[in-house]
Amino acid sequence: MVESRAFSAPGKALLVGGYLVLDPKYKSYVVALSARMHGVVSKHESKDNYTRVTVTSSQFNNDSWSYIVEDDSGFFPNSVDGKKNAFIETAIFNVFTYFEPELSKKLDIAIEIFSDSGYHSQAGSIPKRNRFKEFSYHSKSITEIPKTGLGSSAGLATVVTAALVSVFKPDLDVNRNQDLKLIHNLAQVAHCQAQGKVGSGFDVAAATFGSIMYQRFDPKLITNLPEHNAGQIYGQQLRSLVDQVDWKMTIERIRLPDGLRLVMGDVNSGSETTKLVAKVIAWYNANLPRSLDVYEELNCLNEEFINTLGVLNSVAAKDPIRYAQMMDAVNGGGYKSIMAFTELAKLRNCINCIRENFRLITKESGADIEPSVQTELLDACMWLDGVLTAVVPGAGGYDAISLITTKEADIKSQTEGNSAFDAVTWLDLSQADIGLVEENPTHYLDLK
Ligand SMILES: Nc1ncnc2c1ncn2[C@@H]1O[C@H](COP(=O)(O)OP(=O)(O)OP(=O)(O)O)[C@@H](O)[C@H]1O
Ligand SMILES: C[C@@](O)(CCOP(=O)(O)O)CC(=O)O
Repeated sequence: MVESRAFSAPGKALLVGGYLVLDPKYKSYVVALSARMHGVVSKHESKDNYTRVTVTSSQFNNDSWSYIVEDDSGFFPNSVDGKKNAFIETAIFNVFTYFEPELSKKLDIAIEIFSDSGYHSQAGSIPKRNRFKEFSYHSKSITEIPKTGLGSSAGLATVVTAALVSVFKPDLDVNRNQDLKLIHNLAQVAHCQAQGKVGSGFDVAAATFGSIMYQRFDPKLITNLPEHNAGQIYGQQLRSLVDQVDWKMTIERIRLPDGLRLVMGDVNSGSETTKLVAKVIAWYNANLPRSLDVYEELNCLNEEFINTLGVLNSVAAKDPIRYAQMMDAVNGGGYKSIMAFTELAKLRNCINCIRENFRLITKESGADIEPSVQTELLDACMWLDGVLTAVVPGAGGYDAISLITTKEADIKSQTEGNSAFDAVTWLDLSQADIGLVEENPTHYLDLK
């Protein structure tokens, strides 16, 4: 009998802390989304004389990556047909190397990937569903379908890691913190290596732990690992890093206050995060100490924003009448009545000043973090009933916008037919604070 298990992990929106979060001293606020990446894993004894891992992504023109993995070649995944996916390869390499499984009995491991529709542009796709799930099917490969920037590669690295860990550690329980930490650490190493070591890791942390206040680990923890071909020493250092080293990162579970929700708009043109990051770092280094002052000011604003959301959470719990009045003000009370509530005024002021600083960095660095078309769009959003704040999430640019709105706000109907919002497709997703979960593998069968 084939044993199957399934796992899913959420996408993310980085609401505050973009760029600063690359430095371990700064905090960020990351909301996990209802759009999830899924992996269904099964293993059987292989009839061949080797162990093979095959990952399929049937939604994307039946994409598939198949690797032979052997201990005598240092667990380095060898593509069967030359087709490669860096995120899958580094996940396989690190999980096998961590467990060093004794492969005298050869295994055939199959992982099926499914991604919820929010991750990619839906143009030309067709839905397939069963009683439990629905996924969009595309006629092109994954690399040819435009992404929306919700962190598909982090979701992929996290579910492939969880799937493989479950093969070598059958008692894996994602409700146990220790097991989540194991998956997080391995996925973080894999994602960082595949991605070219540029990210802060907030996306992998959110894929594993859900909505979080995140402060990163020292990037050297991963970059100081030896080369993959270093033999035994890589495995020893990886195991020490994953199991023993204190990563000194902060992962504090958070959630948006009751009555508020996240609305994401896809802006259809897309930006390359790595290029933006390179320009901002160049600007930062060339403008010290003034750039440090800008970062410190941004950090104060970010922290005030995060703290004020915490305050709103307690107002919602302790003073529901006042909280309901606040939500009414956002829902249509107009500017003055919103600003009459100090907490709401603080949140809005923080976001305005954060945006102002990012416009300054945009102008001086040439990195289009909040280019003027996005400024116009965000400003237009602020006039809609039910909108508390509007930002470009993450690295900013032309990827997306994120609004915090009331639960009642109907953004779609307010913006329909209004040319100011022509570039935006409102994504059918919301915040969903939960991180990696185990799913029922039968829920992915017979999609039609
Ligand atoms: N469903 C999937 N199946 C297989 N591979 C996938 C899938 N989704 C994403 N990937 C891999 O992740 C890559 C995209 O990762 P990338 O980091 O560029 O985007 P992202 O993580 O979605 O967005 P961002 O980094 O802007 O948040 C794809 O080229 C592919 O290699
Ligand atoms: C610019 C940066 O701080 C955020 C990038 O966010 P996103 O991938 O654009 O959602 C980089 C990072 O933290 O990895």
